[in-house]
Order: sequence, then structure tokens, then C-alpha cells
Amino acid sequence: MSRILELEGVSKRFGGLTAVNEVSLSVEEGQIYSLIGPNGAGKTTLFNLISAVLAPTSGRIVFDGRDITRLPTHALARLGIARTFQNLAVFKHETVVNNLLVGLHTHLGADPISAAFFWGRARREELKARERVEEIIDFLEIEDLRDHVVGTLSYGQQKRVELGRALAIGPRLLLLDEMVSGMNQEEREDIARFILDLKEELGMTVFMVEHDMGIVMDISDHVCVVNHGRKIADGTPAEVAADPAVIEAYLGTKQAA
Ligand SMILES: Nc1ncnc2c1ncn2[C@@H]1O[C@H](COP(=O)(O)OP(=O)(O)OP(=O)(O)O)[C@@H](O)[C@H]1O
Repeated sequence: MSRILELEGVSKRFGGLTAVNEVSLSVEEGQIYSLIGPNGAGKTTLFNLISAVLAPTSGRIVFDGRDITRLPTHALARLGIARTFQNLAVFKHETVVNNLLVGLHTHLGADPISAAFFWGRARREELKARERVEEIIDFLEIEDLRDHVVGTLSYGQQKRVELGRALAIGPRLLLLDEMVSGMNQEEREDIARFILDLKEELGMTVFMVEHDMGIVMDISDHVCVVNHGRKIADGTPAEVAADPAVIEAYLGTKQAA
């Protein structure tokens, strides 16, 4: 297995507060890698650094051997990195199919002017896009929802559409931000199964920030634990669960592990 994502001494300061402090980690291709830690530990900040929403104060982020530390978010999509958001990032007045097509067009970058001049190519791309959308609909088992307006769907179904939009770009690395928060148990189990399928059927690498310890322990290959901005442990789910520093971090802040 090769390393697909590496962080080298990454820090982020907000004024006097160091939200992420000299964090180094590496994610192997094809892994499900989870980032956990108590509230305020720096998980979201770290996630935003990896997905280029924030720029690090210092340190380096490398994707597939390439330094991506200062790249803008849209450049990441072209390299094959997709993300979901903690708050739903879907077009609520559009249908499921249209939401997925928008996700894909953002990636293709087909603008109307070039589409007018190269209509043959644009049309081929459009057909390819629709084929890809059909594959995603099939994969996420949302055939019966395809023409529904997204705002009318349940929260869990909307999250599934959001996942579909991230998948539309055919990412090699998928960044999931608290994917199952706000979902009921059945919806959580469905999402956990999809994440496993992404890895097992498509060989995708998944990096996720997750509060649901059941899912983290069940499906992760590797878990990294942060507290007060620093990495305090990383290893298999069983290794981190038995690590005294991790137990202390959770118990010490009265969090349920
Ligand atoms: N834009 C910002 N400006 C100033 N401080 C910030 C900013 N974003 C985060 N912080 C601070 O950085 C620290 C880490 O926050 P972060 O949201 O990354 O933690 P977290 O582990 O994701 O927490 P939670 O589990 O509650 O979502 C916190 O002390 C937070 O208040």
C-alpha cells in the first residue's frame, strides 16, 4: 500500500490560540481513516486544512506525492479529493438527479461558451456525466428518489444525496465531515455500509471526522486521536481504545467514548 495523504508538522493558529499543533499523520491508499477527539480538540480545523478551506500557519500537506498545502479548494477536486460538509450542502429546490449533475459539472468545468463552440465534445461529456450519475444513483440505492426535489426528502436521504455529489467527481480520496450526525440508527448503518463498499468495491480512500464511536470502531482501519490540537495516539481501533492517553482525554473532559 502507498501513502496517499501525508501531513507533516501541520499547525493552525487563530490569534493566540493554537487549534492544531504540529500534527503529522499518514493515510494509506484504500484505508478508512478516522479522526476523533473530544469537543474543541481541533478535528474540524484539521479537516478544513486538508480540504483547503483553511491554510495552515505552518507545516506541509502532501497528496499522492504532491504538495497541496497552498492549493485552492477547487484545485483539490481536480486532483481527486472530494468532501462533504457538516451542514448539508445540497440544492434543496433541485431534484436528486440535478444535484448530482451539478456536482459533476463543477468537476468537469464545462462553461457555456466552450460548450457552444465544441458542442460535440460537450454533448459527449454530458452523456458521460449522465452515465456516471446513474452509477451513483444505483450505488447509493436512491433510484426511487431520483426525480424528487431534495428539500422534500428526509435528512438521512439528503445526506445520501450529498454523499452522491461528492462521489460525482470520482474521487480517490473522500473526506467525510461527521457524516452520520443527526441520523437515526438505520440511516447510520446504511451510511456505514456505503463507506465500506466505497473502500471494498471501488478501492477509495476515506478520511473521516466522526463522533459516532460505534461506526469509528466498526469500520475504520486506522484511527487518529487529537486533543487540545495535538495528536495523542494513532493505530488500529483496538489499539487506540486501549491507549491510556485516549481514555484520559475522553474521561478527563467528561465525554462519552
Ligand atoms: N475560526 C476560528 N477562530 C478562532 N478560533 C477557532 C476558529 N475555529 C476553531 N477555533 C477554535 O479552535 C479550537 C478547535 O476547534 P475545532 O472546531 O477544530 O474542534 P473540534 O475538535 O472540531 O470540535 P467539535 O468536536 O466540537 O466540533 C477550539 O478552541 C475552537 O474554539
